[in-house]
Amino acid sequence: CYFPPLPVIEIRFCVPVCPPRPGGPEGDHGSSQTVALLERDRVIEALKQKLQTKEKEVDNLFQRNSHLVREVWYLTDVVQHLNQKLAELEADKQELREKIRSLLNRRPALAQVEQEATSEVENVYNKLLELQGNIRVFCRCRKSSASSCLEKTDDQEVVVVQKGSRKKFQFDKVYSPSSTQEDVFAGTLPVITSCVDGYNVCILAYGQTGSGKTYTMMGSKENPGVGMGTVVTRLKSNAHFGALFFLRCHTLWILRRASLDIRVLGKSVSVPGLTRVEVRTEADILTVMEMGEKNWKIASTKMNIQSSRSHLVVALEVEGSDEVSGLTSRGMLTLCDLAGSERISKTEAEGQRLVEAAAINKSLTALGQVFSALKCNAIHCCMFVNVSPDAKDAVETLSTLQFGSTIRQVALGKATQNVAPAKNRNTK
Ligand SMILES: Nc1ncnc2c1ncn2[C@@H]1O[C@H](COP(=O)(O)OP(=O)(O)OP(=O)(O)O)[C@@H](O)[C@H]1O
Repeated sequence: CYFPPLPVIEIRFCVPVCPPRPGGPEGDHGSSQTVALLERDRVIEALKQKLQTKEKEVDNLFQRNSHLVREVWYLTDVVQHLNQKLAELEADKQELREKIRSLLNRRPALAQVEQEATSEVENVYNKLLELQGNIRVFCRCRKSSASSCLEKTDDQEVVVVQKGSRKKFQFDKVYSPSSTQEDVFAGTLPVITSCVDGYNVCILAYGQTGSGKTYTMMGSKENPGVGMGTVVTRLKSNAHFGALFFLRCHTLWILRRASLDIRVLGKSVSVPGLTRVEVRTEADILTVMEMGEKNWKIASTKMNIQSSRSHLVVALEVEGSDEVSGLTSRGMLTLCDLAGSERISKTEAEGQRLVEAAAINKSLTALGQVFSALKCNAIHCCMFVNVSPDAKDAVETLSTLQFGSTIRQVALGKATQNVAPAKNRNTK
């Protein structure tokens, strides 16, 4: 307890006493004594009042003192509490510093663990792809308002209903007319992603004219397909590698038995029909695509040919580099928008069209033979068979689905990864 010293108040009483005047009359002496007494009473009264005032002041000071004493107690408590909190915070700070130090020390080890886990997942993932078969065949049905000859029974089965008969086809995935570009991209993503792991990947679209091959592969600006822009953007966002490079982009249009020389970005080509462009940024790729498409339109108009009369091949070389393991991997992503697969009789082709149609059918037959004979060991392949659900297209649809089924029976050899230790990028 803290009691400050009380103020000491000293009160002195001074009462003036008048001595009797020598030789003065008795009456005078009496009245002067009375005056003196009265004066003394007045002084006493004044002093009493002063005393009372001082007593009040003392009371006030006492009250103020006890208030201050309480305040001191309270503030002492607050200071004690704050000191305790400060000590606790200081201890926490030390503990956190220790934790950060130990995490920093363990960081390389954690990165190693993470890298190992990622590699393990990739291995399992690519093994799974191998087990599923390196060729995946997807069926996509175009939208149509006409009466339909197709029934999608489940995610992997489609039935063609024609003249009362029902023919079933199984695929790795069947996309109904209501499937979006996003759904389709999600289906191809596992295959596309393996390109970053150093596998060669090929995506093809096969089907009759107007069945949605270009829509699936390239799409439109609003609804991009499994095309370059989308692939590039999404490959980049899905890349688990420290760095991902797009090395070169090749575009090739094959018309009849010759390949067409399309100049991209004004560069002449060293190999007929093949344009080789160094791609440094994603914007470069889009420019290449846009320029290529523009040049293709000009060339095709001049030569009076339609997109459906030629095969379009776009190949993209990708290099991924893993900063932790120091490995680099190279993969090639090839996108093929094949020429229309319709029969000659259907298109009633004649003259040059007939020659084209014959060449197309020959090349598509060759493609089927290539798939059957292929024992290539460095490729993951994803093929879209695009079909029209229109009843009038039932024969073409049957033929396309039959082609897809045959391709699906083919199992490619085990795909191999193109991985090499990192080298100095500047020397490339
Ligand atoms: N799933 C779909 N959803 C909406 N529209 C589609 C779909 N598939 C195709 N289309 C539309 O149908 C039309 C024909 O499609 P597309 O040009 O892709 O066919 P194609 O098979 O490439 O033809 P061709 O062999 O003549 O080049 C286009 O206008 C396209 O936008």
